[in-house]
Amino acid sequence: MTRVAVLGAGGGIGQPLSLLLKADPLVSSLNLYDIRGAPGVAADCSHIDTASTVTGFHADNLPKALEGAEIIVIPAGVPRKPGMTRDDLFNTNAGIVRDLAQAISEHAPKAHVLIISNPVNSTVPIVANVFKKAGTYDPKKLYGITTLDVVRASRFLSEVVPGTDPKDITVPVVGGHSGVTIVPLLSQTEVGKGVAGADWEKLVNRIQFGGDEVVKAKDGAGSATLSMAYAAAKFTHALLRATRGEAGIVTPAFVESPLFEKDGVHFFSSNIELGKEGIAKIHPLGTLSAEEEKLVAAAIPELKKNIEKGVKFVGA
Ligand SMILES: NC(=O)C1=CN([C@@H]2O[C@H](COP(=O)(O)OP(=O)(O)OC[C@H]3O[C@@H](n4cnc5c(N)ncnc54)[C@H](O)[C@@H]3O)[C@@H](O)[C@H]2O)C=CC1
Ligand SMILES: O=C([O-])CC(=O)C(=O)O
Repeated sequence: MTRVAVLGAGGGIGQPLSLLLKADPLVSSLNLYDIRGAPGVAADCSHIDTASTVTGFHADNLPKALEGAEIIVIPAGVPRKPGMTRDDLFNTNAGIVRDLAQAISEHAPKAHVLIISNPVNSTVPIVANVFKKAGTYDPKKLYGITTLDVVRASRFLSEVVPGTDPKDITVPVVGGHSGVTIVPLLSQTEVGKGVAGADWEKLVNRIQFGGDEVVKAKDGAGSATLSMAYAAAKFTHALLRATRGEAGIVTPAFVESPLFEKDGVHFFSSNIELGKEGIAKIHPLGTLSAEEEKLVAAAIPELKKNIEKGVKFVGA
């Protein structure tokens, strides 16, 4: 049984994520922290009839919220409004994530840390570099959550291939988590490999810019929260199973990776095998179609820029 903490638990993602984690039987205790609203969310979730305990923490109680946490999920930070890119969130969210990472390095240095806060391509390198400076960095336990891209790819692909069910479709989505850095490898799925030409282009574009659909529909009230909470709970559950000793759990995440080091890109999302101590293996991309090769090539310079921005923010 595992102790989990959510930082940003009072927000649009944090609330439904806390609900889903409370419903997860592999969670033993749930610490909910936010600069506002966490005790209320905790009191509410604590009435649900699962065995885990739930505790809410006020803004000034971050150290206590982190104490004993084995998995820490971070959806703290501002979301997009129409017309913004994820990179436009950097100025506000970089500092929030840096400060939370600093506290984790002091109070829960051995925890698995799952980053939802955008821009993920930059916030993950920020956390890595804060941990490096503090001497607590374990690259096997730091994950940028890209599961929503995987969830969308499965759903959107099933919509264009009649008679299929998303539950039977797993698309490896690699690269990063914004626009052209999101690279779905449709050719690696039975259902997706037949999609070609304009249909393929349209589908890839929808997966890459799926976040914008929600931002537009919410019309100033934020970005994806419910589907993101579902995706984060799904990834957390996979990690919970792996840390309990279940073998063969493979899913993409944005992690420190050797795959594109030669291009100066030190973080990349690809399928990873989860194990007891976190990332047990980083899978290579496998065979790509010529079009997918082009998508990866287009992702690399953007990713490099996003990662360097995060590294520079923390400084040497
Ligand atoms: N990785 C992904 O696939 C996705 C990432 N996101 C990102 O997740 C983040 C959160 O989105 P929402 O929940 O919709 O935003 P929200 O504004 O509804 O909630 C954010 C919460 O963070 C809290 N917060 C702010 N500073 C904090 C701090 N220093 N410590 C603790 N809590 C703090 C706020 O009080 C608020 O309750 C955004 O950056 C968004 O872009 C959103 C969807 C998908
Ligand atoms: O689009 C956004 O800003 C939120 C997000 O990351 C997503 O929905 O994939």
